[in-house]
Amino acid sequence: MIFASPADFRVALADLCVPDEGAIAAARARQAELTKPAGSLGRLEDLAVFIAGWQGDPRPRIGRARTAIFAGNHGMTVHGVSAFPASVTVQMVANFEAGGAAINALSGAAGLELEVIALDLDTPTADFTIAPAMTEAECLASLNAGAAVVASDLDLLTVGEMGIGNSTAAAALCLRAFGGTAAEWIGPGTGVDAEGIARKTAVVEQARAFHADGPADAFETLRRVGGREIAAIAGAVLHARQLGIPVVLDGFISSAAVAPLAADNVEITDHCIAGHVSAEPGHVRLLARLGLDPLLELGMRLGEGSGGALAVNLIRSALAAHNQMATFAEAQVAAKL
Ligand SMILES: Cc1cc2ncn([C@H]3O[C@H](COP(=O)(O)O)[C@@H](O)[C@H]3O)c2cc1C
Ligand SMILES: O=C(O)c1cccnc1
Repeated sequence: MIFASPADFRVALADLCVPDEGAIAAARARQAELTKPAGSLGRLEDLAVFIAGWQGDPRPRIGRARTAIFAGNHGMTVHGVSAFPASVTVQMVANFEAGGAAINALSGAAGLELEVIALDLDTPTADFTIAPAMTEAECLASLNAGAAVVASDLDLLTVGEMGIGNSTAAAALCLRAFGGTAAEWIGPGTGVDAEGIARKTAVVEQARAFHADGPADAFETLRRVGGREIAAIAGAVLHARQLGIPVVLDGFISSAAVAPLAADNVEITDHCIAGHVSAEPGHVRLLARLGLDPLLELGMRLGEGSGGALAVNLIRSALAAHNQMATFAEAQVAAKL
């Protein structure tokens, strides 16, 4: 067990490691010597330097990299917040295991190991409009299930989720972490109509009111209005930070898993890359609050870690350029006048 108690989780979140400044400086210096005008590879240069800092290596590599997809069921689906029935969660887990989902194809194409972790799918979380979604023990177990996927020899981790109803949980998390109005964080998810949006908004407003007097720290927010798969992502992101492993986030829901942590310690996203910005409308606002600039904008709104896996192709290309290009001296190319 990585986090023995809620207090253990809180201590870990308060005490975050920083990247290796020496590796960052050396990687920047190498970028300046490669046969291209300075800065001409734009964000590819920044990506290589970022990975260098977290790997503590001026010539970073992505050998072993993993996508972890967490699945959980949500009690508040009784309020009609999704365009699909809750039974789809377990059915999609079977699809992941059979190799038939988008994330199977995209993680394969990106050279990622795929790990699927189904979290007590027979026991949905409690309806968070009338109770905390999870007990302390359930929330802690979920955080630890997430932390457990972070093998210490990973060079990179990407995270994703499957849980019918979880775009409503994500909105509730963002509202509790960052404030604003419920409407600002609500979107169509799997594709609900205007009435569905109204139901989602009412559910999130009720959750806000019900939990208003409860403690507002990251653990309590995850426990009260999150879900098992969402807490697992939070645990994976925090444990990856403890191990200095960079993380690629996916869409609105995986980003929302980090929102309560960022409300307690804004530095939690320093080892994170936003793989893409989802079409779910709250994601733009959420990434701004997390201080993350997404790599891709492709109109995707799937979840499952799909956008994060896709972005790994870009990161691999950034490192290929960083490691394989010749310097001006090596190639005997004249430097800038
Ligand atoms: C077949 C199918 C595959 C999915 N893969 C990810 N999601 C996505 O949709 C869900 C969130 O949307 P909502 O809050 O509207 O239920 C999550 O499970 C998310 O991962 C899927 C949804 C469906 C239907
Ligand atoms: O951006 C996401 O994570 C997302 C959006 C819609 C449905 N499921 C996931």
